[in-house]
Amino acid sequence: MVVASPTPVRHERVRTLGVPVVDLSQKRGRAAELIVRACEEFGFFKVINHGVPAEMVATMEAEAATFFALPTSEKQKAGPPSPLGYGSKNIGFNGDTGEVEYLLLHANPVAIAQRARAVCRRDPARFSCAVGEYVGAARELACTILEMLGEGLHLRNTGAIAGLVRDTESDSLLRLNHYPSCDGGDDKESEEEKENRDASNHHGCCRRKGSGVGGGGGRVGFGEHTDPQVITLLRSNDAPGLQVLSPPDGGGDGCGVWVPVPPDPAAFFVNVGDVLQALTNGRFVSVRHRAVVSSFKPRLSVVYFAAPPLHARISPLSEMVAPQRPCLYRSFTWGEYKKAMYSLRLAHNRLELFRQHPVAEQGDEQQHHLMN
Ligand SMILES: C=C1C[C@]23C[C@@]1(O)CC[C@H]2[C@@]12CC[C@H](O)[C@@](C)(C(=O)O1)[C@H]2[C@@H]3C(=O)O
Ligand SMILES: O=C(O)CCC(=O)C(=O)O
Ligand SMILES: [Fe+2]
Repeated sequence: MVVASPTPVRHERVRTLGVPVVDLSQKRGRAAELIVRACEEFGFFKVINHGVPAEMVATMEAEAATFFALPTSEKQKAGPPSPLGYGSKNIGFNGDTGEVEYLLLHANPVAIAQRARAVCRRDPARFSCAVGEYVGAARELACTILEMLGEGLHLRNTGAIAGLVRDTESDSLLRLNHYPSCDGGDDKESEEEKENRDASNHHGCCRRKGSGVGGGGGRVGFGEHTDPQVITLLRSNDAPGLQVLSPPDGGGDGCGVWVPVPPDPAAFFVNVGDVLQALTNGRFVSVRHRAVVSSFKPRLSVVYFAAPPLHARISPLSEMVAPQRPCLYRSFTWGEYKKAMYSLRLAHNRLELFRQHPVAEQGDEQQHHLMN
């Protein structure tokens, strides 16, 4: 495993944490081991030599850039987000905000073709084609990684997790995010915006080291959260902004440190999602992450969320449960989980609601956030 050094968070003690890098062109068994280790230790890694053609990626990014360059009135024709569609600054239905505009699409080809008519009125077929091809390649890459995970975990059915995502009824999504640059112009922050920013920053744990958003006067683009699905494949242009919360020293209940992830347009960043944490009975961690707007360059990210079908039942895999590792989560369908997630703020640790025996302190803290 290659370990890339992240840019240090200024004014703080910096941990010697690097983003694990997995080269998919190496021997499959070795890559599978590295993926398992990265999912256990960080819930996050980057893949290189992934096989997704650069041209396909460039075409997808060009479509995203063309869309975000449209006049606001045109973009709004693809919204409001319900939750799918175009949105700006408001994230979800529970008051989260950020310096981001986005387009959220269902990954199913029929849904893409329908939405394309509102997104790209000049040439919907071109948009559908670019998104359809990209989604197909992202799904294949997600399934390859999940199959390797199945092998690395020595599951009886090594394809069990990948099967959830490969299913034609899978509820996977594609999200295009555009974070305008933070150019110190006349875009003054209102008191209300400041309050929302502070609320997003302080969610979760105690006031963490680095809970200001990176020491560079950055603003929240997309507040801290975990991704609810199985895994996420994120690709961006070369503007920084993504940060992951590293596990506290020695694990345990301490607070982690926000680690900036240097952008790498040629790579895919992979996150463990809540569903994968549940399937592995907590062996893999659904990583908390966020995006900050701190650069002079607009950030454009294209994010594929690999999800199960709505009716799929999720419970810890039998191989992940043992007398010394009792079952942590009760069984739920993806549809039930989604319903709960849409009723909660972005930063909420929603998987806790599905714990067999909720931890009292964490439950109290969540309650506190719900009330604020
Ligand atoms: C505030 C919210 C936005 C979100 C749904 C939620 O209620 C909580 C989870 C959020 C999230 C985070 C990862 C993805 O960007 C997303 C599409 C998802 O599946 O869960 C968003 C949801 C959203 O923006 O609709
Ligand atoms: O744009 C990014 O870097 C992060 C986006 C993200 O976390 C999300 O869309 O869920
Ligand atoms: Fe995310």
